[in-house]
Amino acid sequence: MGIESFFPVQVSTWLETIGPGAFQRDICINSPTGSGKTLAYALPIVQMLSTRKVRCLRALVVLPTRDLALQVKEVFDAIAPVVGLTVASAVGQSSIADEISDLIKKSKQELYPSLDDEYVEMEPQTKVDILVATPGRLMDHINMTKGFSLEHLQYLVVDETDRMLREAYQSWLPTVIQFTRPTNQNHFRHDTPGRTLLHPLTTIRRSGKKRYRIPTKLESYKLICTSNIKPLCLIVLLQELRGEKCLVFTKSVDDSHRLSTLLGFFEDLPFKFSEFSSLQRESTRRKTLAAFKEGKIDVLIGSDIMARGIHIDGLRYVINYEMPQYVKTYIHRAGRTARAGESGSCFTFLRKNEVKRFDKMLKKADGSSCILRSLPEESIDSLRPVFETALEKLKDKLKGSTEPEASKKSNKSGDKVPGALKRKRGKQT
Ligand SMILES: Nc1ncnc2c1ncn2[C@@H]1O[C@H](COP(=O)(O)OP(=O)(O)OP(=O)(O)O)[C@@H](O)[C@H]1O
Repeated sequence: MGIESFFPVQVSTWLETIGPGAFQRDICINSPTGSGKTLAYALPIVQMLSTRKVRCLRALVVLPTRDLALQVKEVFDAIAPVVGLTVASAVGQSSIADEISDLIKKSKQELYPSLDDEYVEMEPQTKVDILVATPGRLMDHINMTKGFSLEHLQYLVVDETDRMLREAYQSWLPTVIQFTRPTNQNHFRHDTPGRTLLHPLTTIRRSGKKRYRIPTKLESYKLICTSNIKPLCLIVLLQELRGEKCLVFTKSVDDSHRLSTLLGFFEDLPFKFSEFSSLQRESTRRKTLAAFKEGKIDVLIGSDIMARGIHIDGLRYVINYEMPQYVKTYIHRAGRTARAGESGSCFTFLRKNEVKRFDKMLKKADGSSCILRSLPEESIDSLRPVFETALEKLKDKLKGSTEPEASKKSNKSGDKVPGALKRKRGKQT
C-alpha cells in the first residue's frame, strides 16, 4: 500500500487494542481529517480476527453513505484477505439478492435436505468475517435476510460517529446492540473469550474543551469580497491556482447548480469544472469523481455532500464559496485537503460583515490561523463584460428551463459528464 510508517492515530489505536493498553472496553477515536483513522481501526480488527477458526460475522463497520462505505471496504480488501479474512459490503450497490448470496452460506439443509434441524442451527451462516454497511441496508438484512446474524459480533465500528448518532437511521444502533446479545448465552462460543459487546456502548461525553483540530499542514486564507462580484473573484482565484485539483463548496445544491451554470457561460476558462450534486444519479457522481481523480476535471462544485470522508489523492485546494455555518463544517470541508501528512490550503470567501464571526468560529479549532488574501483588481475587471452577459444567460436559462431539477443539474456543465448528456438527448428524441 506504499505505507512506510504509521500515523500517530494508528500507533495510538494499536497500542490501545493490540498493545499494552489492550483490555475490553469501547474506544472513541478523535483525530483530524485525513489522519488515517480508517487503517487505525482496520488494522487491529484484522490482526485480532486473524486467529479466528470459524468464519462468521465478527466485525461490523457502519458508515452513513454508500460512497464512504465502499471507500472503507477498499481498505479492508487490501489487508484482510492476506490473513484469510473475507470482507463484504451491504450498501445497496447491488441487488439485495446478490448481497445475500455474498453474505450468507447456503444452509447444509438446503444442500443436504436429510440433515436434522438441530445440526443445521449450529452452523454459522454468514460467510464473511467483516461487513461494511450503511444503516438502511444493514437494517434490511437484520429484518429480512434469513441466516444473517450478529450474534458473534466482536467489533462494531461507528465511523463518522457524530453524524451516525445524530440521525436515528431506523434505530439501527439499538437494534445492532440488541442482536449482538446471544439468544442463549450457553451456546455462545468465541475464539477470543471476553471480546464481545455484552453491554451497551458507553455514551461519549463532550469534554467541554476544544474538540476540533485543523490538520497541521493546512493553511487557511480568507478573501473579502462583495456578493455581486463573487463569481468573478472565484474565477480569478481558480486561475491563480492554475488548474490544480480543487473543491468548491457552496451552501446548497441549488447554489452549486447556479454557480456551475453561470461558469459554463464563460468561454475559455483555463480549468475544467463540473457540478457534484446529491440530485445527480449516483452513477453520474461516481463518473464525475473518477474523472476528477484522474485529473480530467480540475474543479468540482458542490455542497456538503463532498465534505465527509471522501479522499482524493493530491487534492491541494478547498474553497468555501460561502462561509460555513459551523466550525465542524469548516473542518470537514477543509479536511478534504492536507491529508495523510500532505500540505493543503483552504480559502473562504467572506462578506465584510462576516469576518468577525468567521474569525471567532475558527478560534474554536486548535491550531487555526487565517491569512488575509487579496486578488488582483485588474483580473477581476477584465472579466466584468463577460460576466454581464453570463448573468443574463443564467437568468434566461433558469427562467426558461422546464426540465426536472435532477436532469437540469446533471447537464449544467455541458458535456463534461458524458452520461448526463446522453440522457438529455435521449429525452429530447
Ligand atoms: N500510515 C500511513 N502512511 C501513508 N498514508 C497513509 C497512512 N495511513 C493512511 N494513509 C492514507 O491517508 C489517507 C487518509 O486516510 P483516511 O481516509 O483513513 O483518513 P481519515 O482520518 O479517516 O479522514 P476523514 O476524517 O476525513 O474521514 C488515505 O489515502 C490513506 O491511504
